[in-house]
Amino acid sequence: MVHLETAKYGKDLVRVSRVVRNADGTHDFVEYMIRCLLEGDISAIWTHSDNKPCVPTDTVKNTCNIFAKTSPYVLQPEMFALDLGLHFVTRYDHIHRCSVDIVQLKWSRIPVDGKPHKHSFVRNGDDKRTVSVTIDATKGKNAITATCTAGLKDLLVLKTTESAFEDFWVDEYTTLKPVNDRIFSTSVDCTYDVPITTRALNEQALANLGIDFERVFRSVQDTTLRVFAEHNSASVQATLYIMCEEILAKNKEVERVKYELPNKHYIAPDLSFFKGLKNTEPKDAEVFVPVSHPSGYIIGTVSREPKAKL
Ligand SMILES: O=c1[nH]c(=O)c2[nH]c(=O)[nH]c2[nH]1
Repeated sequence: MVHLETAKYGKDLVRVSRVVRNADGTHDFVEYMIRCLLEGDISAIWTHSDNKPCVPTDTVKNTCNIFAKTSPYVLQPEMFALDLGLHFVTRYDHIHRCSVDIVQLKWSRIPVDGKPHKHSFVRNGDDKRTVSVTIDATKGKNAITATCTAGLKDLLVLKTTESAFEDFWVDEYTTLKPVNDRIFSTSVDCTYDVPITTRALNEQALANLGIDFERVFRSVQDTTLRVFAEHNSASVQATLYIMCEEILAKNKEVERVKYELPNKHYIAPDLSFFKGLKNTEPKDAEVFVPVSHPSGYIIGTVSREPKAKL
């Protein structure tokens, strides 16, 4: 005997953008890539060739476009994802869980004479804002809960000093020399959990959520960049931990922070074969070869202490 362990489907890479025309003549613009997956009483689609419970993935895509037109939250990716997910578990009796992942591409207003333009935008970075929500109605349509993990990814940063790596484990396999000054470059991938405490999510509860996702996102972005720039780094691991500590200290809405940080190595080549040029000691190193692979890969998740039970 066999059984179907996982049954989940939907649309991936739904690309949608939205213009909002404001009364003051300014426009807002967002561009999203959406993955929207459904679960529920749908196993017969797999096991019995029965498509009756199958809301087509084409319908899922249409719904993403319709919500981009109609959702009051369209400019706010966390709320938009929650709104879209809530729709699927309430519109269809047999759909009990929906997960929505959004990647927001970066469009910023073009500064003209120092002022942000009303309706012109520039892709000023490969970094993306990310959102993953699940809406869970498995305990009933009057007991809908949600989880929300937000984040940023592909934020490429580099600093040319105030990074060291010394005093590490040395044995017969070691060739690395300790350095008190090196280039530190990484592509930041950060996710953070924002608990949604309501146990009966519906449109009204969503409207009353009162979580300032924008402020939290800006704080995570600013903290990441500021700690990277200002922390005198003993290792990628130590810098990662300080970023998490600061985010948790500044944002009571956040319960857990995770970073995945590749250590993108820049190696100072030996140039002494040419007229004795010095380039290998940290104090002389000015020319570096960026190494595409391998990279270090450092992961850390930091959460708050569990509340003491009274
Ligand atoms: O910041 C670092 N952490 C490491 O664990 C490590 N390992 C290594 O070779 N270089 C580095 N740098």
